Amino acid sequence: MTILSEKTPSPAVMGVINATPDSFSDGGRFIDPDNALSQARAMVEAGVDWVDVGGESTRPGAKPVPLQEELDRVCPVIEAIHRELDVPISLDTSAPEVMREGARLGISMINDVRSLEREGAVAAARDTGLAVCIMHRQGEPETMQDRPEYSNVLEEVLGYLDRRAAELQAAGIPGDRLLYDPGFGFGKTLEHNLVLLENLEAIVARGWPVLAGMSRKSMIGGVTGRPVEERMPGSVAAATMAMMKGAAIVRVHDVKETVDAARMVRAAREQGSLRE
Ligand SMILES: Cn1c(SCC(=O)Nc2ccccc2)nc2c(=O)[nH]c(N)nc21
Repeated sequence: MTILSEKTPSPAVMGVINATPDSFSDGGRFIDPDNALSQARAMVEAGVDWVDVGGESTRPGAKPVPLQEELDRVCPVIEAIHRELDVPISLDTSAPEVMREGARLGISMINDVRSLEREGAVAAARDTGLAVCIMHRQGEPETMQDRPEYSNVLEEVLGYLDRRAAELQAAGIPGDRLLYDPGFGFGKTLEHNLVLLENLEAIVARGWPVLAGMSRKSMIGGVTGRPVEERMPGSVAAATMAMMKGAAIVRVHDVKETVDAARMVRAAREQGSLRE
């Protein structure tokens, strides 16, 4: 996995860039790329290792975004960040055309919460030569949180990721381009999410770099009782747990705080390894 080893430390911090219009802005068609660029600049100044740009909200109940609208949202943002900042960009999309355009514009990773299941996505990902994060989810954003059920959530998540990784390698995507992601909050109850967090080492043990995204999600709220705007401490704690358990990347909103946590984890790990 060259992109992970060459350009970014492990564990690395990935900052979420909102290229989906907030409901208060211009009625939802376009994003102000300057706003996204200034978000990204602040994150780079705070020490972020990746930025994750997405044009389609994948929250529970979210409706699909037309292709042209997704392109109109993410392309100007990717262009601006790639031109102005020296930070690897991951593109949060399930659309093959958006993957191809993103690769042309300089992204370094495809972050597809649907694990390349859309028609043409495997070919697009393969042709771009980029790293690909595959993620477990149960159901679709519209309904996935209605009644998530598993006989054994850890085994089922691992089974899905292992099968998908094998399928993608058989389709010509080299294994060293893949990342595993358990998909916190994507068709899971609070209990399911906590089992996956507590047992993250078992996912890390599969050998692929693991990406964990728990920042501000309902699992943090479920444990702490905090509303979404007060979930930074819980999110940093969850990211720190994931990093200590071997996650290679944590996807977060609170970059400055999580960068400090990552630095603590890296420092102790380096010092500890000196003693051996
Ligand atoms: C794009 N994307 C998302 S969006 C959901 C989200 O952040 N909700 C949310 C954000 C803020 C507050 C409450 C919920 N989550 C993941 C993830 O866990 N892994 C990977 N790889 N990509 C991801």
